[in-house]
Amino acid sequence: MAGRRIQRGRHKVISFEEYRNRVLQLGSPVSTEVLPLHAAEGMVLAEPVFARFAVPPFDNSAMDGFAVRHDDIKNAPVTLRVSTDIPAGRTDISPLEEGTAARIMTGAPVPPGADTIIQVEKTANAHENMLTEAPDEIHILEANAQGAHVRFSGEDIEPGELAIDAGVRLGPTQLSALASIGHGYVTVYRKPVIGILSTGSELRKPGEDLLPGQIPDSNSTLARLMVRASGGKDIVLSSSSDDPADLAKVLDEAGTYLDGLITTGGVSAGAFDVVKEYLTDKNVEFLKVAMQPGKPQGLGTLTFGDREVPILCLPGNPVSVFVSMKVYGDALIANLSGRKHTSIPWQEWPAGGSWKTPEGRAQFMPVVAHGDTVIPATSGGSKSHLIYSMIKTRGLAYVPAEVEEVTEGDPLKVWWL
Ligand SMILES: Nc1nc2c(c(=O)[nH]1)N[C@H]1C(S)=C(S)[C@@H](COP(=O)(O)OP(=O)(O)OC[C@H]3O[C@@H](n4cnc5c(N)ncnc54)[C@H](O)[C@@H]3O)O[C@H]1N2
Ligand code: MOO
Repeated sequence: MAGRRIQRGRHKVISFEEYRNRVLQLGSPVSTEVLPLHAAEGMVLAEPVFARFAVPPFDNSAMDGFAVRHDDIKNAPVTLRVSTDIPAGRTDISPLEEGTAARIMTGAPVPPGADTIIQVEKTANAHENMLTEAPDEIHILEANAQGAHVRFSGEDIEPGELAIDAGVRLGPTQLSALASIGHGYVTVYRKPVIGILSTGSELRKPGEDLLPGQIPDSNSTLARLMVRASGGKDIVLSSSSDDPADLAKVLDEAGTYLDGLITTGGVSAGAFDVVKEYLTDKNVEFLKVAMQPGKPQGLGTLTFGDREVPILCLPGNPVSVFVSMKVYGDALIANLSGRKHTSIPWQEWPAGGSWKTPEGRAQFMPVVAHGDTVIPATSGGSKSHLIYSMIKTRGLAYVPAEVEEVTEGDPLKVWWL
């Protein structure tokens, strides 16, 4: 959908797509560091990595059994003398003598001349053929096709090939792949340090008792863990009250070390919307995004001395924070951590029910699978204060702004979480 910009009231209204594109322009990658593989989990590769070794590095056996020349066994049953024994890790391998078999273990190098592996189960008296001492001869009961159970050098990757490109986030499979191709260290972007600041005089720390009118601060926990999941290093700044002087003090201190800042609350139209009040004339733009939840948003770059710190200001409602962190917070952290893959992995699923959606705003409906359809995860739909019910959510279904009612069977774009 093309981005649209409508002037309505004091704030610009822009589409979800346009706003996300703006967030994707915010900030640039932080500095890099060289780390041992195990310490780079969840970080983003800063330069392309090429294979030093092939995978597999040498032709080897996929079975415990016997390495043979196919010519010698193609007319099995046949008896062959066992001329050598090759455990995994043996490095002094001579060519296989013609008309003989080499006992070989899984992962051991296939001797030159051999082209086929016969697994031990295909030999007579198999249980006697895998004792400590190799047998003098074996009786092969049945032939295998030429090349059977040989894992060929380079069949997965050849030396010199590009293994993983810069901009890819590293998880267990990528890091073990790098180990397998000969690398012990990687150059990655350090994890960007993201400050999380929940604002509101009504907030109490998790676990604290409440006076009437107070609520537990659940956004700090939500946002910090979503920062971590996106590849940032989370720092929760002490919550600020609704007093701008308080906010100024917290920010000036944090501005000396943060790479990015995410605030929650205080961005809508209220009399005490401190974030908006304090940051409006500090290069932060506040606008309305045509989406629900997550309508009021702010973005910009704060300057602290010679440091520039990109900032996102999310609305305070907890479900709005969840959706905003998924679609915008993650995009900011991708920019700062050098991650290039930012597209949302939408899948098309049919609606399993019917519901009304907010007029003129795209909806992000928390959903669960119901057979091969999706239905709202809770009876409250996408109401942005139902933080407890978010635990039932398995995906977010996107309903475009121009759709005002979803009817059973309508195709929906779903982002499974
Ligand atoms: N007159 C209007 N009022 C509102 C509008 C509007 O357009 N015109 N927009 C509504 C929408 S949509 C949203 S979303 C909220 C956003 O409000 P704020 O960002 O200013 O957030 P707060 O007012 O501070 O809080 C909203 C809500 O969320 C609760 N909250 C806040 N922080 C936390 C936290 N850390 N943990 C848990 N819950 C939190 C807070 O108690 C409020 O209930 O504005 C609407 N109003
Ligand atoms: O857009 Mo608000 O985020 O619905 O609650």
